[in-house]
Order: sequence, then C-alpha cells, then structure tokens
Amino acid sequence: MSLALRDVSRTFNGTTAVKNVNLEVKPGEIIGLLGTSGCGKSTLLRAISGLDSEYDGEIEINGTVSKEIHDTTGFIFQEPRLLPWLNVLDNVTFGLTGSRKEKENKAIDYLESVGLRGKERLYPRELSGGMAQRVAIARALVTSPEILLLDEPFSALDAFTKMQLQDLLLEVWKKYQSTIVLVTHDIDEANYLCDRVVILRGQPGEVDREFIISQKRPRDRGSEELAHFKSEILESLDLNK
Ligand SMILES: Nc1ncnc2c1ncn2[C@@H]1O[C@H](COP(=O)(O)OP(=O)(O)OP(=O)(O)O)[C@@H](O)[C@H]1O
Repeated sequence: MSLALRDVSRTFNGTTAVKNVNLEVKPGEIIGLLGTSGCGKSTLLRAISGLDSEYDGEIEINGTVSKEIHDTTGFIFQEPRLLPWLNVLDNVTFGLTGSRKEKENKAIDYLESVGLRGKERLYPRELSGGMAQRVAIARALVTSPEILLLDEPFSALDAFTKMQLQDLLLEVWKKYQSTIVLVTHDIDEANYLCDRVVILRGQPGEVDREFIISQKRPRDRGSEELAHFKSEILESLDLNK
C-alpha cells in the first residue's frame, strides 16, 4: 500500500512539533525515520496511524486522503503493551473477528512465524522482554496490516534479541509485503532494515535529507557500504565529530 504525506505540520499548544513534512512511500517499501530526540518522529507516526487527526496537511493512503484510523494499519511500540490478564493466544486474538476456532488458528499461525509456537498459554508476566515483543509483533501482524508502523520497536531489548527480531521483521515483511515506517534512534538498525532513511532535523522537525540504501538483502551488518552510510548519516546529524 502506498503512503504520501503532503505538507504535514502539527502544533501543540502554540508550539510546532513538525513542519511541512512531505514523504512518498511506495508499496512494500521500508522507510526509516531518524532524527534526534524531540524532532517529531512519533508525532508523524501517530498522524499516519490516524491516532492523531489534529495535524495540518494531507495524508494519503493508497490514493485516499483521510484522517480516520486506518484498519489496514498495524502499530508496534517500544514496549509490548500486552493485556496482563490475557494469555499469549488471547492477546493475539483480541480484537479479531470470526469464530473462536478461526481466530485461534490464525493467531497460532502468526505465533509460529514469530517463533512462539507452544507458548500460547503463558501469561505476559511469564515472558522475557524479547518474547513479549514477539507477541506484540504477532498481534500487529494478525490483522494483515498493509502498513506497519513501528515506533522504536526494539530499543528496549538487548543487542542479540534486537538483531534476532530485526531479522524476524524482515522475514515477515518478505512474507506479507507490508509497507513499513520505522522510527528509530539506531542508525545501524535503520541501515540494516530500510530501503530509505529519512533524516528529520530541528524543532520543529523538518525533512533534512534522505539516504537510499540500495544494498541487497540479506545485508552484512559489518559491511563497508553500511559503515559509509552510517558515517554520512552521523555527519548530517552533526554527530560525526
Ligand atoms: N501530546 C503532546 N502535547 C504537547 N506536546 C507534544 C505532544 N506530543 C509531542 N509533543 C511535542 O512535540 C515534539 C516532538 O515530539 P515527538 O515525541 O514526536 O518527538 P520524537 O522525535 O519522537 O522524540 P523521541 O525521539 O525523544 O521519542 C516535542 O517537543 C514534544 O514535546
């Protein structure tokens, strides 16, 4: 599904958080939004999701301009936000429609793709941080979202779990071909996952530059090419001292 932002601005109580953001995302593309704290990355993501409609400008999803919440959109946050009183299976089926059996079968398929088959009856308190985040990924994917919005989804995880879940995200992306917008602070993560990295800068945040990461997947995290992009991105953020 395609996505377009046209002159999107958002002001909170007289203070502009993002200004005139223009962005075109092609179906199946993975876009990274990168920028220093407070430049409006989460604000943009909330506007795209329809959770916030108080912005100026237009957001077009697959040719339709709307400020409604899009049921074709899935959201994954930094923390899993599971319902503690429901087990893993019920957290994933929550909000689905259909017979109990249909919902459960669907959820089990997605739990399988995130490596959690057999953990259906566990409760959130019994899961590690990485497992809980996998449940959140399954819960976002089970609705077959055509656009997946991720707000620092792996930043609370240890380095190894983070790399595993980045690879998992690429696997599910390959399988379901969702369009993905990823907000991250992690330049390595953006370079490893994204087709394009958009740099936001300033307060209010504006699009400063974008980098096209054309390297084929699977990518080598330690490659010179990605190191080169990292150095350019650091430079564009004035962090390469
Ligand atoms: N609901 C709100 N009410 C008032 N101000 C807000 C609100 N949401 C965001 N802001 C302001 O908008 C600006 C951008 O915030 P936002 O959370 O989008 O930044 P961010 O780039 O995602 O930051 P971080 O990287 O630290 O998560 C900040 O100055 C913030 O204080």
